[in-house]
Amino acid sequence: MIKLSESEIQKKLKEVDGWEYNENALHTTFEFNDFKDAFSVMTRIAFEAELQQHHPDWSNVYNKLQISLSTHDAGGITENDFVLAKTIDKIIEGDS
Ligand SMILES: C[C@H](O)[C@H](O)[C@H]1CNC2=NC(N)=NC(=O)C2=N1
Repeated sequence: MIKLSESEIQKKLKEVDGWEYNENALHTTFEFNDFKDAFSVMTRIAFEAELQQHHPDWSNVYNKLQISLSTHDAGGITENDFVLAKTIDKIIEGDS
């Protein structure tokens, strides 16, 4: 996978609501009602990440979930990160 250029990233950012780009990664945070809801969404994201063979860097504290996406092998952001970001948004939308 080829690392996207700065201008390609800025263009594609418009396709994903609520995601920010800094320090060579895409970032977002979600807040749920409780830990069970957060972990349930994380489980669903985990299965999709396995299918895509592309995995999030994330941390969870109780009902909060912080996610960063980057392609470690490429040392930056690739198309794969935007595909996973859109998948995550779909999972969250379907849940609310
Ligand atoms: C062999 C395997 O496909 C690679 O190690 C994948 C796994 N998941 C990955 N996930 C992410 N975020 N970046 C990678 O470079 C990456 N590489």
